[in-house]
Parts: sequence; structure tokens; C-alpha cells
Amino acid sequence: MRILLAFGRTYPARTALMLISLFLAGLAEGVGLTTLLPLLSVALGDETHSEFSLEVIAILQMFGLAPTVVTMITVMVLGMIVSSALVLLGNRQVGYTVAHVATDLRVALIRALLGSRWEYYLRQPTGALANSVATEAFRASTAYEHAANALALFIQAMVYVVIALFVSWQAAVLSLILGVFLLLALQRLVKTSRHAGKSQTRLMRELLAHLTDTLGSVKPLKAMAREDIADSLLRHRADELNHAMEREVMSREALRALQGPMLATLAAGGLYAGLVVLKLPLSSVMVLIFLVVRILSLLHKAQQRYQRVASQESAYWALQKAIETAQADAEPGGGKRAPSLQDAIVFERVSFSYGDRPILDALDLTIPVGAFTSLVGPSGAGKTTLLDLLCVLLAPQSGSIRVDGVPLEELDRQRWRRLIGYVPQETLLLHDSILANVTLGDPALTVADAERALRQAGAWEFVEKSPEGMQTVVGERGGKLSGGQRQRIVIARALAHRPRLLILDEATSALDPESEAAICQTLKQLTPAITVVAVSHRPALIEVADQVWRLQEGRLVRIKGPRETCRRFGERAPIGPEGGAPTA
Ligand SMILES: Nc1ncnc2c1ncn2[C@@H]1O[C@H](COP(=O)(O)OP(=O)(O)OP(=O)(O)O)[C@@H](O)[C@H]1O
Repeated sequence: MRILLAFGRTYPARTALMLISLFLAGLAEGVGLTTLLPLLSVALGDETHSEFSLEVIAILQMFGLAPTVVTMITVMVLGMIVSSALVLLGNRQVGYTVAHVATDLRVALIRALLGSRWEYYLRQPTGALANSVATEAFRASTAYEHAANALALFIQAMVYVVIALFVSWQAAVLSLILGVFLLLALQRLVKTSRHAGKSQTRLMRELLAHLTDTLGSVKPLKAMAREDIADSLLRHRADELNHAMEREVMSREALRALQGPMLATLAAGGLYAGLVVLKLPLSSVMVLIFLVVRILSLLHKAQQRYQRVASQESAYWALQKAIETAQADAEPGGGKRAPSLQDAIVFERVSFSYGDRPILDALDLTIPVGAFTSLVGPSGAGKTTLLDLLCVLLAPQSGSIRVDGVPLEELDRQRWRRLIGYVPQETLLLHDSILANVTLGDPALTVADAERALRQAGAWEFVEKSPEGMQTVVGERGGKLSGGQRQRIVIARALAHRPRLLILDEATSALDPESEAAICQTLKQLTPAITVVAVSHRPALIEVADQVWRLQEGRLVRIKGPRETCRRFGERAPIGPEGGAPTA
């Protein structure tokens, strides 16, 4: 029941209210039931009342109530009504907490992941994340529900034990011993469920991670008639998951099925012991049998709930671990200074490596504000890495990056990033309208902002012609649009919030030369209001650039850009040939 403690710490008020109402419910039921023995005693016409019956009758008389059958039935029914009302209150708390648990876990995981370092985020399979948000959060919340119910049933069983103690302590002790024996005998089935639950958690993560990857590459798989490979891999994992689920169902049903015969045997044994061995009056034996069977059945139900906890809780711990590891790898806090972007962004002897693999080697670069800077270089040279450093997604191992003389790490990171419009290599669109794809649901952006951005990106012509204009839905990953149209929408997205620094990573690779030339001219016109840094091999982006740098073997060589520009923007001595025709 570690999970209940964990939730108790997170939701102390709710948990306390739940426990108090469930305890009081058990107490109310117990008080109502105390009249059962004298009631039966009166109804069966016992000549001598048991000690317990006499005490109950004395208490009733103390409250001015005559110990008639009607009074005792009324007390019993009232006890049940109060108990049910309190159970409702307790269960309402459980229900509310369950809803909160799922939502809070989802939000905590998403926040932790979005706040984690870029390198950590890259290692997370998106399918596993989707699984955590959907299935694991749900299973974790049901684990809490079952744990709370198990506890409620256990409390109820203990109330009955206390009543049984008053009726006959021997019978109460006997039922407790039998109860513990029953629980221990069936503990193996709980263990099986726990193992099956753990396997389900692991397999579900793997399955969804694999499924997401496969769904992302359905087109080439279908085109090459290779979907059977994906199908068989998915089926293999699904079969394993099925097997784990079957094990869990089997142990759950076995536990449920064993309840009937075990309780019948114990009741028969109790009847025999009470009547023949202990020679108790029939009313006492009936009450005892009722109590023993009720205690055992409550304990058994508590165990069934506990079994469900055992099978579901692994999802909670897996989710909690995912949240904690993401939090442990959180982005270091940025600085407090407001970014200005008036003069230049300067890379000074910047070195970066992934593990022990060097990518950038004491690199120098000046990006003048208001200019159009292009970066070229062979695949894998580290161009995207350089852009990631600029967006503070990565941090250099040595050297410094300064914006108007202020080190990047001293700037307020969020404010710096808000100055950036970023167009990534992959044109990932949401399955939503063009408008939603441009604004990304940002309430600060208007339809007019989206239209302006679409015009700037050269997308307005085809958007206008689309049947529903900006409300046209682009399909899964933008599948209803051409590659070039998708790229233009992604460029519009980067321009919608009026960035001061536009970063383009192979942003025009899917465009035909004419469209590309047109967009490049538009992008060029954005300068000097916007500083543009573009990674590209395409002639058009190189032609419009004020300076072009080639990245090779971790160093930069300038291949275009007048010496005066460099001096004007305070750049150090150029490293390579300058002013020549683009050679990339
Ligand atoms: N997260 C990462 N972890 C480890 N290595 C990485 C990571 N990201 C990139 N690399 C490696 O670093 C090198 C530089 O990658 P980068 O994406 O910056 O190159 P690029 O010049 O942009 O290439 P391309 O033109 O093909 O996009 C590559 O060899 C790549 O394999």
C-alpha cells in the first residue's frame, strides 16, 4: 500500500477526509449492527439474553428507548443509512482524487519533459510518452481507486471484528486467524498479478513506442510492400502483452472464484463449533456466523482490491520514475538579463562535442544583427548543432556565445527564445487547420497575424485557393499538402509571432527553384528588421545572403561577405577566402 502513502503525501486533505468518512461509515454500520444480537434474541424468544444483548438493551434504555423489535430495527436501518451517506462522501473524495491523479500525473510528466534538457528529450521515444500520458496515467489513477477501496473494506472488516469481540472474543480471534490464513493462502495469486502488471507496463511502452515509429513511416513501408515486417513485429509484442493480460485475468478470476467455497466451509465450521462445541444460544451463533462470514468476505474483497492495486501500481511507479528522471535532467536555470539584439551575435572559440565526439572546434562566428547569414557544409558537419547552440537547446563545452556582448547563459532564456522564429529540417504539421498550424493555438496571435505570415512565406496564394481557406485541414502530418506547401506553412509559423531572429534549417529544400527564389526574396526583404540565419545548400539562399560560411571539420570558413561588413560588425580576422562565388 505504498501507493496510498504516496498519494496521501500529494493529496493530504483529500486523503484525510476520505479516511475519516470511511472510518465513520464503518463505525455507523457497527453501531447499527449492535442491535442485531438483542433483536434476534427477542425474535427467537431466547429465555436468557447474552451479556452483550443486555448491555445493548441497557444503552437503548439509557437514551429513553424501549428495547422493542421496532426500535432495534430502526437503529439498525439508521446506522446503515448514515454509513451509506458517509461511504458516499468517502467515495466521492476517492472519485475526485482519481480524476485529479490522472490529470496531475499527465501534466507533471509533460511539464517535466518540456522542461528537460534537449539531449534528454531526444532520447525519449514519443510512443512511450503517449503511452505514459494515456494508459499509464489512467492505470495509476485506478490503482489509487483500488487502494482506497481496499483500505475502506479493511476498516469495515475491523469494525466487525470489534463487534465480534463483544459478542464472543473467541469467535472474533478465530475469524481473524482464519482471515489471515485465507489472505496468506491466496497471496500467491496477488503476486502473479503484480508480475503480470509489471510486464504489461513494460510491454505497453515498447509496443506504443514501436507503433508510433511505424506509423510515422507507413508510406515507404507500403510503397515497398514491407508492411508485413512491421505487422509481424507489432504482433509479436501484442502477443506478449496479451499473455501478460491473460495471466492477470486468470489470477484475478481465480481469487474471486475461491471466495464462495472457502466462505461456505468456514461458515459451516463456525456453525458446528458454536452450536456443538461451545454450546452457545442459537441467536449468538447466528450473529457470530454472520459476523465471521462478513469479516472474511470483507477481507477477501479487500484482498481482491489489493490484487488490482498490485497489477496496476507499476504504471504509477513507472510514470513517477519518468517524471523524476526528466526533472533530474531539467534545463539549468537561465539568466535574468533581458536580450537586446541590436548589434551582433558572436561565437568566440566555441567547442562542442556529443560525448567524446567533437563537432565544433574553437569556432568563431559573428552574426551581424539585421544581416542574412547562410551556413553551408557537408552533411553531419554540425550545422544544426550550431543552430541548437544559438537557441540554447545545447550549451558549448568551452568558448562563449554573446548577444550584444552579453553571454547567452546570462540572458533570460524564455525571452531570448521568444525572439526566435525557428524553421526545422522536418516539416511536422499538426492534423489541424492551416490557421492552427500557423498560430499553434497561441491566443496572442490573430487571424491577421496568420495571414501576414502566410503571405511573407509565399503560402497565401495556395491557401486562398483552398476550399476552406485558412480553415482547411492539412491531414495527418500535413499529408494533404505538397512538400513545398508544408514547408511554406512551417515558415509562416516561424514568422507569425514577429520574431527578431529567424533561423532556417534547410527550410526551402522541398521547394521548386522558382518558388524558392520567390521566398528567398521575401525572406531577404525581412532584413534588416529581422536577422536571418539559414542553413542551406541551395543556391537561392546563398545568393541572397549577406555572408556565407562553410562549416567543415568543426571550423568555419567564410565564402561570401565583404571584409567591410565584418569590420563594421566587429568580427575577428576572416579565416578563409571571401567574396567569391558560392561553392557549396
Ligand atoms: N543528439 C545527438 N547525439 C549524438 N550525436 C549527434 C546528435 N545530434 C547529432 N549528432 C551527430 O553530430 C553530427 C552533427 O550533426 P548535425 O545534425 O549538427 O549535422 P548537420 O551539419 O546539420 O547535418 P545535415 O546537413 O545532414 O543535417 C552528426 O554526425 C550527428 O550524427
